[in-house]
Amino acid sequence: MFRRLFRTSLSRPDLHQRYLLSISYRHFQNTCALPVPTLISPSETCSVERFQDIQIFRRFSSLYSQKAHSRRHPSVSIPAVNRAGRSELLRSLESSLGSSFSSNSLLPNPNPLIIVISGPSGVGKYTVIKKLKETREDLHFVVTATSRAKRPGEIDGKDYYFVTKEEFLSMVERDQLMEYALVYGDYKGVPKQQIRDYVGKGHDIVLRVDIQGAQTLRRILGKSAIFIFLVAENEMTMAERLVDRKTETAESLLVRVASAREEVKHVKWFDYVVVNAKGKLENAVKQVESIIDAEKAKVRP
Ligand SMILES: Nc1ncnc2c1ncn2[C@@H]1O[C@H](COP(=O)(O)OP(=O)(O)OP(=O)(O)O)[C@@H](O)[C@H]1O
Repeated sequence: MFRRLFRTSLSRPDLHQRYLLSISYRHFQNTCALPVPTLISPSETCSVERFQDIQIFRRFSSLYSQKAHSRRHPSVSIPAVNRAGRSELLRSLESSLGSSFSSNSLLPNPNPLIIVISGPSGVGKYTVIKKLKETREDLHFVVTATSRAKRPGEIDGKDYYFVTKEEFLSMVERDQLMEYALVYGDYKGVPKQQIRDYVGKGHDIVLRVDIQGAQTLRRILGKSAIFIFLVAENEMTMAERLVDRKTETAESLLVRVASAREEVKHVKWFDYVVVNAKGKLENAVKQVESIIDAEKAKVRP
C-alpha cells in the first residue's frame, strides 16, 4: 500500500519538481529511516497546497518508520530455522522482541458463572443436577432450604436443608435468603451466604429453583446469571414422572400438573432450554455441560 501511495505522491509533478525528493522507495524499505528533507526555508512563505503536500509526506515517513521499527529489532539476528535448535530460536525471538515469553495464562480471569436450572415439577431438575455433580466437581451446587418433608434417598445438607416452617420464616426475617417462595404449600429459598462464599472465592455455582424462584432471580441478577429451562418432551411424560415418583398425594399431583401447563409458557424468560427426554438423562446432562462450557468460553460472559 505504501509503495502505491509513495509513488502517487512522488509522481505528482509539482511535488516532485518543487521539493526534489529523490529518495528511492528501495532506500526507504532498506533503512526505514527516511531522512526528512528541509522542505521550506524559514523565511519562505508557504502556499496551502504546498503545506498540504508537506504534511502528507511527513505523515507517511513518520507512520512507516514507526511500523518498521516495531517490526524488527536492528541489533538481533534470528538464526536460520532449519539449522538452529528450538531453544536457540526461542531465545533469539525473545531478544528480538526485547522481552521473554511469559508462561502466565493468556486468558483473562473470567468472573464466576451463576447457573440457574429451573423447570416444572417432576421434569427432572434434581436428577439432572445429581448427575451433573458426578461429572463436574468444579461446580458448587447451592443447597436450597425447604420446609417440605424429606423424600426417600434425600440427604439433609446435601440435597436440601430440611427445616421447619418456623425455622424457614426466621431465615426470612434475618434476611438470609436471596429469594424464597411458597411452592405447593412448602417454602423453598436460596441461602445468600453460600452464594457469597463460593462466588467470592471464584467458584461457578449452580442453583435449582422453581419457576417463581427463577423469575425472582432474573429480576435480581439480570444478565449476570445463566437461566436454563428444563422440560420433558411432552406433557404426558412429565405427568408420568410425577406419578411414578410416588411422592405426591392426589391433590398435590393435580396442582403440580396444572401448574406445569402454565409454567412451560414462561420459557421465554430463560436463556436456554434443555429437553430431558425419557431415558435420555445423559443427553440432557451433556447439553447442560455444553452450555456451561460455551458460557465459560465467552469473551464477555
Ligand atoms: N430423563 C429421564 N427419564 C426418565 N425418568 C426421569 C428422567 N429424568 C428424571 N426422571 C425421573 O423423574 C422423576 C422426577 O425427577 P426429579 O425429582 O428430578 O424432578 P424435579 O424437577 O426435581 O421435581 P420437583 O421440582 O418436584 O422436585 C424422578 O423419579 C426421576 O427419576
